[in-house]
Amino acid sequence: MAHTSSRTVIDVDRLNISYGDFHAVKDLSFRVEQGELYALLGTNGAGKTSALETVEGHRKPSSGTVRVFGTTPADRRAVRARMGIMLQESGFSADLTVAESVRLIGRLSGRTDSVDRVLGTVDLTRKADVRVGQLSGGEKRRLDFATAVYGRPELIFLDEPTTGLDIQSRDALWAAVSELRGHGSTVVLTTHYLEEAQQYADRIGLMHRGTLRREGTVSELTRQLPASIRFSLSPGTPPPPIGARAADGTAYAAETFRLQADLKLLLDWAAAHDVDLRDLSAAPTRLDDVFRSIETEPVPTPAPTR
Ligand SMILES: Nc1ncnc2c1ncn2[C@@H]1O[C@H](COP(=O)(O)OP(=O)(O)OP(=O)(O)O)[C@@H](O)[C@H]1O
Repeated sequence: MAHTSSRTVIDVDRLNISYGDFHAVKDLSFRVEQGELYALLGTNGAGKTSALETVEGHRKPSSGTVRVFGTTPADRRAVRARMGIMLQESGFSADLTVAESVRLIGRLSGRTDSVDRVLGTVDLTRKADVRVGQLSGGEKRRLDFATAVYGRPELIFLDEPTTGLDIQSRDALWAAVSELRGHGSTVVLTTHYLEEAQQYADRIGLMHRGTLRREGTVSELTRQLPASIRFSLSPGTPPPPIGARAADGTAYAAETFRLQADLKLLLDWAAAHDVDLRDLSAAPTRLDDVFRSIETEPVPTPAPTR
């Protein structure tokens, strides 16, 4: 295995996971360092949940190694108290109250905390004595989060944490994540809300069909693709210095790796010729664009290694 630093919390090395004949995760390698927020993103069925279940100690690798805090996550006693897990679907008993659920899961985790404090972070204090079966979908999701962060664990897994949450609840959840990171917690996130990953993740791994296709910071990932400039011109305007005209009209589009320089060229040209650039927009590359680009590329060979 490659050398890991003392700050490495998760080290996944050439992980393979198969279900019968189906190879769901192929030679997956990544590391998460202490204090990072790492987002493992990907298309449906890419293998994120399978990989994370292995890192969480719930599933055995078919081959390859997974180390968490320098040990195997299968050793539940060594790692359980140090990690909090918010699964995609909760397994709470509908008959327990909210406070009882937090207390029970908290006790099982081996950590200590105040139930009131934890419920307060997700605005569930008023629901403390309500049975879980009577909660709304968004409230259940917030209870999932509350139990995962009980006792401020060193490592927190958030699997689609904001699905079904309204905007206030999302903001509250991300504020709570930020507070936890202030205490040094490491966070692993999966989500299909790419703008959340773009905003909160330090590094992102992008999976598609079992393999890790990209890894880096948002800017490392997005600068590999061009940004776009769009505008419209009145009929009869002379041809602009950048951009191709749509076949059917007056709209123009340009793709560029030099957004600022090309925008200046266009604006200077418009000023010099007294041209009105209608509907002008300049959009930087977004994570969505990177996502779309991996869906259309061929499967890489050989599989990525360190
Ligand atoms: N228990 C299982 N038996 C057989 N195939 C499975 C099993 N669990 C997952 N798979 C398959 O493995 C692949 C990866 O599934 P996984 O749930 O890890 O993907 P994912 O990236 O989390 O997807 P999503 O974004 O849709 O939640 C999928 O094709 C899925 O159908």
